[in-house]
Amino acid sequence: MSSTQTRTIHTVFQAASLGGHGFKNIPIIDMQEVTNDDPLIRQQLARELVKNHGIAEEKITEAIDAGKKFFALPTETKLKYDSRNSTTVRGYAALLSKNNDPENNGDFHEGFDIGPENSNSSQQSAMSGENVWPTPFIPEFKERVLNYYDAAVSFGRRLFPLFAIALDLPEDFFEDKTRESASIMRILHYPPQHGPYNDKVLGIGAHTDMQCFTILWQEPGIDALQVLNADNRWVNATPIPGTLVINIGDQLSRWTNDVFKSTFHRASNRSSAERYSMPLFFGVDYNVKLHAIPSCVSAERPSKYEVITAGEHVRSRRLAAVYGRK
Ligand SMILES: O=C(O)CCC(=O)C(=O)O
Ligand SMILES: [Fe+2]
Repeated sequence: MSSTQTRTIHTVFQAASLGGHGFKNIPIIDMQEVTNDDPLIRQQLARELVKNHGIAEEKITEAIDAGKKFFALPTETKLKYDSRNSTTVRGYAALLSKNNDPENNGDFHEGFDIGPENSNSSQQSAMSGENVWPTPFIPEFKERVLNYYDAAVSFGRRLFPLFAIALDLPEDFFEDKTRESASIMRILHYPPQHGPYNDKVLGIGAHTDMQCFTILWQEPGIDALQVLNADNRWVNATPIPGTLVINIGDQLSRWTNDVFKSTFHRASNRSSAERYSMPLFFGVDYNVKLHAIPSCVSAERPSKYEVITAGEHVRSRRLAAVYGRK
């Protein structure tokens, strides 16, 4: 990559993230253009919706269809897989059982959580462990969901070098830190919410995601997701077929000393149709220490966060979200 290209990526990424939520409208990255050598085309980088991401549509559809089948099961069947019975919070989360915005009264969605299938690896930590699978009811669920999980994790590994370049780091800086990526994936179902609306019960209350960045597939045709922009205004992240939404998460904020700032977002399904979405929270390996990256610390920008391992960070946030404790 030429130095002009590097500078371009750097400038655009920084503009997209510096000083808070530094965008007005949601930009689009075309992953085909990322590999294009024309520096002018590269100026289109650092966007928050990505197209040409390379994940086969079929993998997306198969995983989301398996999720739809699961949510259509009777509640008592779904509760056999209650994530509160799993020490690693894998499995089913019932409607209103989570509350992302502490000011609110619960999130009007149900979900199914999956983590890495590497429980026998060297990455044993407080949050590693077995997934739970509803195989007796949906035999194809595990394979389809893991297929998408693996594809989305590979895609995340393609995004990391772009962040590295933007941070003046070697392109492969994140590579040895994502070998056993602790990514968590959810399949979510938002039943329609009809008026009169209660603003204390959104589909998912305003929050930032906890890992490095989130790769989000959302149901086409339903405006539900919103992100907070530089002017503190909620902007619709209207689904565009063939794109995925990328939200910056808290691990990357801590690691970059807020050069990349996590994106506040929320979603409510006020349409008359069922809405499904599938976020994959791309994390680094559990044992990676989130020391502020040197190019992100200066006299004007002193280090803001205590050093913590990625695993401890995720564990405390997830347990707090589920059990209201650290
Ligand atoms: O369903 C969506 O569009 C957003 C989901 C989300 O923000 C989350 O699961 O953290
Ligand atoms: Fe989120």
